[in-house]
Amino acid sequence: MEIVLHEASTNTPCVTCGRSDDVIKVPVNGNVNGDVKEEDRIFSRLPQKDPIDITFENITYTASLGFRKGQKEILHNINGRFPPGQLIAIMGPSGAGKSTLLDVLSGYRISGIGGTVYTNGRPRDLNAFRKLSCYITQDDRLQPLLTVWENMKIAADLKLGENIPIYEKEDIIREILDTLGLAASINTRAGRLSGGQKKRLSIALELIDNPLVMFLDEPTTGLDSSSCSQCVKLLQELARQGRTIVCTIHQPSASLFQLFDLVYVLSSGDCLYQGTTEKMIPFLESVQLPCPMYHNPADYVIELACAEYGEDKIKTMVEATNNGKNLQWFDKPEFLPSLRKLRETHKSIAEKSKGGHLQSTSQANQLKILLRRGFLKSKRDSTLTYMRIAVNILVGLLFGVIYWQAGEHGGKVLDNYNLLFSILMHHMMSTMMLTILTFPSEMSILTKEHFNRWYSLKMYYLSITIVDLPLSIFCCVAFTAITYWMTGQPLEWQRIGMFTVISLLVVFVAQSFGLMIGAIFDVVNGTFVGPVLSVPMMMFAGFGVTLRDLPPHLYWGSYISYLRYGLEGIVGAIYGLDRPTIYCPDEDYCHYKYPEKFLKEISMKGDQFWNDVIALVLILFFLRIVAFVLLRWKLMAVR
Ligand SMILES: Nc1ncnc2c1ncn2[C@@H]1O[C@H](COP(=O)(O)OP(=O)(O)OP(=O)(O)O)[C@@H](O)[C@H]1O
Repeated sequence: MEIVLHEASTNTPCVTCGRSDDVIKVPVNGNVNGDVKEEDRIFSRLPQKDPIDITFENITYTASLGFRKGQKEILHNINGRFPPGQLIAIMGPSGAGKSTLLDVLSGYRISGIGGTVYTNGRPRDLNAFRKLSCYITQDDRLQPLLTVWENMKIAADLKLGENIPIYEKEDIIREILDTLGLAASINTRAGRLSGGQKKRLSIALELIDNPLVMFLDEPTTGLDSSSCSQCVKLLQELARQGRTIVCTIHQPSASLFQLFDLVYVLSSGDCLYQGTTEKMIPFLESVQLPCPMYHNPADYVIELACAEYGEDKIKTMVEATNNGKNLQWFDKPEFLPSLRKLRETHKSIAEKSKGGHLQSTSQANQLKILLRRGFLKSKRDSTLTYMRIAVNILVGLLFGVIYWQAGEHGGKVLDNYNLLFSILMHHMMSTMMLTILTFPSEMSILTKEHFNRWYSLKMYYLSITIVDLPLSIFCCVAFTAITYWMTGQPLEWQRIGMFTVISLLVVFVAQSFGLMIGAIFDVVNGTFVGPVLSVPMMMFAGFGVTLRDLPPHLYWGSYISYLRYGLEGIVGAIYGLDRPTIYCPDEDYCHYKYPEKFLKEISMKGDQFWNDVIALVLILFFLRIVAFVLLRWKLMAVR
């Protein structure tokens, strides 16, 4: 795809390429001071025009290798300067520490860090900085079932707040999509976009609130050379508007390399070079390591960083750059303002990003938007929705056929008891496993969106709880209606109500249990841990071993098993409430004709319904709170 320059309708020079749906129109009329012309609409919406200069001194990052395994220092006292209006590439071989440095500078990593990061000459105020910056991860964490427009609309509603009218938000979205060449893909689901389009959508989503600093982890990975240069050209032009744009990059081609303004080369956590792309060759010559003729300087510096020409060369370069302190290879280094000068000339970023909350919109509005997105996703994920309904109906019918009219037959009381336990198993496994299998896939999107301040974790958690309610209730009620009627349980409203309430509570508790496991484990570990932890719950439910026969020192287990309360509750609903003698057709001896006798034998009482409800509700709240705390911990632990 050829990249050409042409005039946009606003007489703004634009960089575009051939294919109509892949056109990137980039206004290039801003300047490095962040002064933006009014006709340049997206960028004229910048809430603050004061650009951000990032300086870092003596940065170390030490990762813990695990219990009693010691620690590993990954970044070693590195220094650097990322001025505004520049497109900066952090380069280096694999494992050099590029992503780690990006994580440290963006504030994504907060533990194990030494040294100081300055923004406009002042030590970085992390919360204020997060409000002015964004982080675009290497993998495109988009909502695959939502279209480009829907993804953008949700992001705009969350990031621009309630005060901006809808038409204005839509204008902003259209303008960004147009600028990024995504206008023709507005109705395409994000999951069906090409790699380059996904990358552009990731950038578009974060551009909505016009961040002054953008961190991108390997934005060109997985793109063909044409998409790579389109993407980098776009970033270059965004930088020209006064933003500070920092990205990690593996090994750029010579043409891609020259699109960057500044390069920061890392090798095993040390800085080998910092300066403009043009001055890298003179720098290499100054340290007696001239770049061979016709060699891509980017390739050569990576070869040097990989110690292909000897370890001593790395040492020489680290010394020459003073581990990033040396700024002589910048363009006009004598004009680079000192930290003190920056402090004097710029407002503190904490002052600029006013307001106490990290998010731009109220919690109630966040919830409303997240619910809208959640219901839309459920509607789009029709396979899963129909499968859940179908499974509940089919299993209900299967139970109905196997235990046909067992509930009203005095000779089949034990069979009916087996049925009641099987119903609980169905509720537990179908909801718990579904949550364990689906929730971890949301984690990566949650991590990105939460870090980029789209919403608070509380509102996200509340929304996923509410979104699943209607379908869970429908499936449970449909299943209950089928099995209850087909298996001949007593058709009394009170018993039906009790049975349904206990079934629903078991479904909700199992879902919370799944959420708790899904919050800390990945799919593989979760699918192992979930069922394994459920086995003791079954043992303590009083089904295989009656509660009376449980060893006294293990009796506590029955108090924490939600299945015990579930079983007691539904057994009480069917055989409690002084149920009269059960009809025994064509049998001489009918052992469980008297429901009370049966209840006594399984050492359960038929009048514990409310106690069981209270116990299940308490367990439900407990598990929901634990799942939330674990989720919060997980989000912080990765940082
Ligand atoms: N939490 C951690 N625990 C242990 N080692 C870590 C941790 N995080 C990073 N490392 C190590 O630090 C080094 C730098 O990792 P980083 O991901 O920053 O490299 P990179 O330059 O981005 O590599 P790549 O280009 O392959 O992504 C690697 O050797 C990695 O194994």
